[in-house]
Amino acid sequence: MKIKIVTENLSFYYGDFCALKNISLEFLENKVTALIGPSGCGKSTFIRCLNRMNDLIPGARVEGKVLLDGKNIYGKNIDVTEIRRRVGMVFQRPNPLPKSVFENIAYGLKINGRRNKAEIAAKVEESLKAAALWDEVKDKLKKSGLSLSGGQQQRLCIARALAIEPEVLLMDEPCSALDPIATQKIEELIHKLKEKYTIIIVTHNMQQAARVSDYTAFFYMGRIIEVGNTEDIFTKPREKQTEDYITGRFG
Ligand SMILES: Nc1ncnc2c1ncn2[C@@H]1O[C@H](COP(=O)(O)OP(=O)(O)OP(=O)(O)O)[C@@H](O)[C@H]1O
Repeated sequence: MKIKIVTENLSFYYGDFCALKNISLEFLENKVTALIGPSGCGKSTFIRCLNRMNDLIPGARVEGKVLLDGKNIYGKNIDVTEIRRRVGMVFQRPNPLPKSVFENIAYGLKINGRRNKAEIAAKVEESLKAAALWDEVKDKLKKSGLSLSGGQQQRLCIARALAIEPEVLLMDEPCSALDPIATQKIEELIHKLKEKYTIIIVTHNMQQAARVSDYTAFFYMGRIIEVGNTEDIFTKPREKQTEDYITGRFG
């Protein structure tokens, strides 16, 4: 199994506040890793470090390394746009553009330099199929992305992320705004997508972590308390803090 991303002693500061302390974690290719932990423990901050989404925050600072295929994304001569293309992201709330379903996907392709109309149309269809949305929207491609249901909007955002051919997909609580049926669809999709991508998902839902992930990392107050096979973390955690959290005793 190939290691896709590694963080080495990654620390992150918002001004003087240290939000992540010395995080060293490995993420394997074609596996799903769930990040769990109580609110404010640094899960979102962490995944945003993996594609340099935190760069724009004034006063923020990163220490340590994030190696993508062995190369430090915080090193010299790094093209950040290219990093964000390779490491795609899906957010908590579906955030389609106020454009048609078709344009929601085509737009990113055009920004990335695609010009050929037939090629763009084929890529839009392929991405919608990969996000398990094509059958529901193939007759609505000209309708606004905002007219879709919440669950469809989230799959549209996943299709948009897939269209630019990432290698890693970061998902920050992708189901938190969705009902159980839409959530199930996204979970089934995650299962399918891992054949092609490396997936890192933040979730507050323990059942979801247990259902979708191969590995689970437990964060607490900016540190990693424990990481391992998901089954082990949920059935025989080594640390008391992990056990207390997964059994609902705190957080
Ligand atoms: N832009 C920011 N400026 C300053 N502090 C921040 C900023 N964003 C987050 N923080 C702080 O960093 C810590 C980690 O926040 P983060 O959002 O990463 O946690 P989280 O585990 O993802 O939480 P949740 O589960 O509630 O989304 C918190 O104490 C938070 O208040």
